[in-house]
Amino acid sequence: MTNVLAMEQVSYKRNLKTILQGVDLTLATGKIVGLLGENGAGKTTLMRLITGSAKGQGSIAVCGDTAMVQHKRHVSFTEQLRGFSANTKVERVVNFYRTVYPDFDGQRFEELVTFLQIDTTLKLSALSKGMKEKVIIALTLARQTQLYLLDEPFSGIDSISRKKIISSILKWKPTDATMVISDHYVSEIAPILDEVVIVKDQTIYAHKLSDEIREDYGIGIEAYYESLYEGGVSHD
Ligand SMILES: Nc1ncnc2c1ncn2[C@@H]1O[C@H](COP(=O)(O)OP(=O)(O)OP(=O)(O)O)[C@@H](O)[C@H]1O
Repeated sequence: MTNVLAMEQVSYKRNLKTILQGVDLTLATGKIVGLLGENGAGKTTLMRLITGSAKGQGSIAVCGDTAMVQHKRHVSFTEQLRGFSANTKVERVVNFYRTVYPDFDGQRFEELVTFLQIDTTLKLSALSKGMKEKVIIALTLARQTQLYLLDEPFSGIDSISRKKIISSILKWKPTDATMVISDHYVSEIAPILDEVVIVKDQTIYAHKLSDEIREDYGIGIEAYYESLYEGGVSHD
């Protein structure tokens, strides 16, 4: 199978307000994709639609599977741990992941714990914002899936750790898997991106290969992204 994701004419409304409409998005296997857009553009909503947490109109196939109930099985998403009480220790959250997700790789998680310097004996309430994000990244990447959705994974993480994680993300991504990363630090993630998807005007406004942007426009991804808001570069 070459496509890990196929969305056709997907739309989503909330309280009669259109959040996304006419979304067509196909992602091939083995890619790192940057999901960019302003605050409130709909990036998180798009990810929630893919995992099946949000229910919209249209068709979404993940690994060829259109049954929404199966999507969480194929997709590893940076869940925000809201379902756990503040008193829960990280190690208990890990046990929960082990139980719920048969694809959770305990050894890989231990490697990530060492890499990210996580103390799993701490309670969630004792974690700083950045440490909590690191736990979420470790839990998400410890699963062995075809599609990873990282929703602003680096918010709250210091710049040194951020650079360290970004530069080694390929090491954690299974070769055939595709990883979608939404982030506002465009310049930092740009070097690892194969493709860029831009959410604007309630839809997928542009979907380009990184090389295409560099070759066709002669500018970097960040400059291209900013130009869409300044009207400097026309898109297809
Ligand atoms: N629980 C909710 N109730 C009502 N509207 C919501 C809710 N969650 C999101 N929205 C609306 O959906 C739209 C898209 O929000 P979403 O969180 O997907 O954007 P985003 O691109 O991820 O933004 P950010 O970069 O700020 O995280 C926004 O207009 C937002 O106000």
